[in-house]
Amino acid sequence: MEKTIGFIGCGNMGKAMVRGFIESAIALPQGIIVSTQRETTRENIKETFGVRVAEKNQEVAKESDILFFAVKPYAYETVMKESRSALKDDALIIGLAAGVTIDKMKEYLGQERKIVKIMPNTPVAVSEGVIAVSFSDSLTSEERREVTELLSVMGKVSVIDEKHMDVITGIAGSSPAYVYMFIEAMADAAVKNGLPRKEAYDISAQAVLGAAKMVLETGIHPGMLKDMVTSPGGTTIEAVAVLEEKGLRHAVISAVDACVDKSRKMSE
Ligand SMILES: NC(=O)C1=CN([C@@H]2O[C@H](COP(=O)(O)OP(=O)(O)OC[C@H]3O[C@@H](n4cnc5c(N)ncnc54)[C@H](OP(=O)(O)O)[C@@H]3O)[C@@H](O)[C@H]2O)C=CC1
Ligand SMILES: O=C(O)[C@@H]1CCC=N1
Repeated sequence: MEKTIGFIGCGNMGKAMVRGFIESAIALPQGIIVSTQRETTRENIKETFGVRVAEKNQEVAKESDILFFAVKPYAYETVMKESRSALKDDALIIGLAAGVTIDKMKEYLGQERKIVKIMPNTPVAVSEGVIAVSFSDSLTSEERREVTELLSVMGKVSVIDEKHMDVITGIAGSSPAYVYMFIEAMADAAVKNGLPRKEAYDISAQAVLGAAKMVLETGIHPGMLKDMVTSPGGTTIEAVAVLEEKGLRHAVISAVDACVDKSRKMSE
């Protein structure tokens, strides 16, 4: 891509996206410019990815055709207000913070700006991310296509009504954390039963990856896929019975619900 991609803020999520862009080769490291709060972070990012870094957010704003704001939600107002005068006229502005709506970003940047709200998750670093996208009215269809194409290199893009963003945060933005906890717990059980740690993580993670692929690629209902693993009088049903007794489904539903609720409160 010829255009310059900027990141104001580049922590866990920003770095995952920079990695996703570079690994997919859609952008060259010299085509990406990043500013962060601390110099040590900038140095680390420059060394890791070979991208350009700038001390001032305005420098990144001035150069970027597509600009990601990847700071924490509470920092959006300050960072957007201090960058707005430096922005290119036609810059595409992409905000990815939980709870920061397009309307809020318009308030911080000005109504006329071309704003896109996304909710990504960290697997964008390995091109297996979920990226939900909502556009402000001011984007042309060509600009919408351009953003969608750019984000597609990092995973599956879904254009959604912004009112669903909080739910997507619950099942995609935040959900890698729940899945890592599940993998970690399975691996701990394997270690308890004598398997070395590395094999425990590798095999647990592959089992989760394979099960997810089965849902996506066969189109078979997850309940049916579960039944296909569960032999009568066999091993799996023993585990399933314990998971039901301990309330796995209820725990997951309540957890996602709490996440969505928090995201909604942050959006108010
Ligand atoms: N982590 C995730 O999985 C996801 C996060 N998000 C959203 O992404 C955003 C970032 O989250 P995350 O990456 O986890 O947070 P991090 O704390 O890891 O990163 C925040 C970044 O912002 C930088 N920063 C802070 N203040 C300023 C400033 N004034 N000017 C420039 N840069 C600044 C920090 O710099 P320094 O490192 O130098 O301190 C850091 O690079 C949040 O809004 C979150 O809601 C969305 C989906 C998933
Ligand atoms: O925990 C958070 O607030 C951010 C948003 C989605 C994932 N991490």
